[in-house]
Amino acid sequence: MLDELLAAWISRQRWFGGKGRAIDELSIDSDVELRPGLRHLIVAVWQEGSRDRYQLLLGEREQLPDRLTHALIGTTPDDTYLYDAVHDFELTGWLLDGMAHDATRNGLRMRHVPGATIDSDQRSLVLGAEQSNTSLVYGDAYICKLFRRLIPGVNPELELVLALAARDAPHIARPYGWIETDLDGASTTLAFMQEFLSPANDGWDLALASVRDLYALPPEVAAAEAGGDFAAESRRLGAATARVHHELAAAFPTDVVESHDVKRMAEGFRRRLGRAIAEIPELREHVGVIEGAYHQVELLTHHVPVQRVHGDYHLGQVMRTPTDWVVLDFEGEPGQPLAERRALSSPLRDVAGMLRSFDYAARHLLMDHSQAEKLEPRAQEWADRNRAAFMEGYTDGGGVITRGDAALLRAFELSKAVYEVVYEARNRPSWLPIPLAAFRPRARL
Ligand SMILES: Nc1ncnc2c1ncn2[C@@H]1O[C@H](COP(=O)(O)OP(=O)(O)O)[C@@H](O)[C@H]1O
Ligand SMILES: O=P(O)(O)O[C@H]1O[C@H](CO)[C@@H](O[C@H]2O[C@H](CO)[C@@H](O)[C@H](O)[C@H]2O)[C@H](O)[C@H]1O
Repeated sequence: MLDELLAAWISRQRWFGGKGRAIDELSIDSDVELRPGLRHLIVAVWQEGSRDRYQLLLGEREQLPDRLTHALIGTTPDDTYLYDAVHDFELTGWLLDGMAHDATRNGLRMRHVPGATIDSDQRSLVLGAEQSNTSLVYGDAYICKLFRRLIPGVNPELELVLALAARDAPHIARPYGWIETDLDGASTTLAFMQEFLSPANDGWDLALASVRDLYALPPEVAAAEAGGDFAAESRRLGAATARVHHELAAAFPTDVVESHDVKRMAEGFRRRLGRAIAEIPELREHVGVIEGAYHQVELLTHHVPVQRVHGDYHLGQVMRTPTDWVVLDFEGEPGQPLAERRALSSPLRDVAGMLRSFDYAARHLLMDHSQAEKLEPRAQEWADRNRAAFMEGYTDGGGVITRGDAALLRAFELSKAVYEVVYEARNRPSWLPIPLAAFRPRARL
């Protein structure tokens, strides 16, 4: 009964990674009471023979106040309301208190970062823009991300941000606490709480405002003269990115892929392409362009430095505060195996992710635009200008990109676009034209 209710509800959640495929079975792996009226569940969702696990906070009430009706999951035969407890500030305060006091409850360990003081009086709200996870904003002090899909092991975001904070690295949001449990014998991160940046603006929103401004101007006004020009910010973001890469390289082991092993990088790109084509056969028509770029990687004759990287770097992962850019969400690409997300990689992978994001921002507003064809050159102009500024900022900030890196950068970009095609097909099919545009043959940096 509960399993059926949860299966119907979970399939509609923005953070559910298995959208587009029927749920064959949902089983409850763990169900513990955290306090009266608040249960923590780990459920296993079976789809086409594969299993994913998710965590839920289940609230129980005899009466459901109006403010919680949108969070209703269902009712039990004895008329108890079951609802998504992340929306109930009367319950979520308990998590804050648990972290402040390093509490352990039924296998859930709540911890605070040594030296950080947590004010447990803050009231939570669920962040509007729910993405792959659910974030609770406590007052204007903290943001606590609840990792919805669970993968046994320490989440790279906790691992990287704690290490960067221990070095007093700039461009990160201060960590406050986390919640963990054991899953398959491994200590597994359930939630991570950081400083809530305020005032601050999302890089994606700022970039879109700039693109919108450009589209509204007569064609004779060049992007460089537009009031909303974003290039100075892109340059600053490039420099911040280089600094974060520098700090990551200092905090974690680094390595080099010797020239005779660079072929293996191309194999990695191809494996990813193969998996994507199996899911999205339309990608087949772009294989020529993609393969051409991957082949160039096989011809490389220099070694490639590798280190820990962000892994899913885009404009929605960076925020502009009054002083500088801050990088968020170091957990890598949601849905990829943990080992892959923790693997050392070339920092060009992050550079490529952000370059793709400039294309996304430029093209997003064209999707339903009546003047789309006319504005296409404007989109290209904006993307080219900001991509170049970001690259300049990156190298000025100490990031290393040589002429010989062009082939690898292009391969990383196309590989990211392949990932994005799968992501959009699963989550936002109307956005598919954006990553697909990346496969049009053209000269790039
Ligand atoms: N420390 C923070 N301060 C303020 N806002 C934040 C902070 N962290 C995340 N956000 C907001 O939450 C959004 C989603 O955060 P993110 O970490 O990217 O979550 P997800 O993994 O679900 O994508 C960001 O785009 C930003 O608007
Ligand atoms: O932020 P998440 O960790 O949830 O990342 C996933 O979702 C992103 C979208 O929200 C997706 O990013 C793609 O869309 C962005 C605009 O919404 C754009 O800035 C990115 O360049 C583009 O890749 C990301 O790929 C996915 O992993």
